[in-house]
Amino acid sequence: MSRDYAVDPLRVGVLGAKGKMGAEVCNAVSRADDLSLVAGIDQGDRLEALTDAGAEVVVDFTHPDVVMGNLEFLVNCGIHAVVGTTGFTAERLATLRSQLDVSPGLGVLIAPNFAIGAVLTMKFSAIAAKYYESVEIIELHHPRKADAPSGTAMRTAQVIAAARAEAGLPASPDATSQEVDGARGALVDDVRVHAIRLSGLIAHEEVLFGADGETLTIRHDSMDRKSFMPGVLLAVRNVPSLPGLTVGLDSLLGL
Ligand SMILES: NC(=O)c1ccc[n+]([C@@H]2O[C@H](COP(=O)([O-])OP(=O)(O)OC[C@H]3O[C@@H](n4cnc5c(N)ncnc54)[C@H](O)[C@@H]3O)[C@@H](O)[C@H]2O)c1
Ligand SMILES: O=C(O)C1=N[C@H](C(=O)O)CCC1
Repeated sequence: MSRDYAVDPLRVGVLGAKGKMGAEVCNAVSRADDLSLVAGIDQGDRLEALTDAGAEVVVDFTHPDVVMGNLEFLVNCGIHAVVGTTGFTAERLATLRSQLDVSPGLGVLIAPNFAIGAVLTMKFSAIAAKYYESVEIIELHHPRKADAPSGTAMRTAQVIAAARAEAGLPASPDATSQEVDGARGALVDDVRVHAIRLSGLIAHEEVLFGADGETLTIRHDSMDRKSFMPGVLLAVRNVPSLPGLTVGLDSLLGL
């Protein structure tokens, strides 16, 4: 018999509950009839508060330095996880996959960005990539952000680079021979990424493509952290039936 979440809501915990994203997630979960916020913990709190509260899914919006330890705890305790925290290198993903290999039925979903427009920006960029000889990414965020480039820009660069490689495109043309350090941004998989940190911003990304006589700009703006909540809730509701590691929201959005 399948569970009726209207009668017996899914028990959700939040890690990083006092942070900008964590607080927003606590509000969103509390407002959803089919979800129950059973624990919200932050730095210095015991992780065991999550198991004590019977959390079935935990959402992590903490810091790249601590997220792997949090996930190890959750996987060992058999708790599904939805992760928005950035910093997931290929090595980290491999570590997580091997931890999940020995935890059948357990799901972890990691998304560099839960906003629908950001997911679509990555998708559209992957489609456009093979048609343009030049591409650069500009990501723009609030000045309290810990990491640069953003997780979203890193992922965008990776999907663009993969599409360019598949199409046999060489590196974007660039005659720069004299440069003040950093003026041309960071190279992520052969794609230049420029990071802006500016008061007044939340989270924004611009992908610029260029070819002879034309450019294409794909831009997404999150003007409020509420923009991430539908994606987070979608992931929370689905992760118990997604065993193993899922990266990105694409499959849940039918992309
Ligand atoms: N995937 C997305 O859609 C998305 C959207 C926004 C932010 N992010 C990412 O989420 C992360 C958090 O962003 P933020 O703006 O909310 O940061 P924030 O600094 O406002 O919040 C982080 C919170 O985590 C807490 N924390 C730190 N270590 C902890 C630990 N060991 N256990 C429990 N809590 C701990 C901090 O005290 C803080 O309250 C960043 O990596 C950011 O890039 C992702
Ligand atoms: O505010 C942040 O920090 C954000 N982090 C994610 C990233 O690094 O891509 C998503 C956007 C907001």
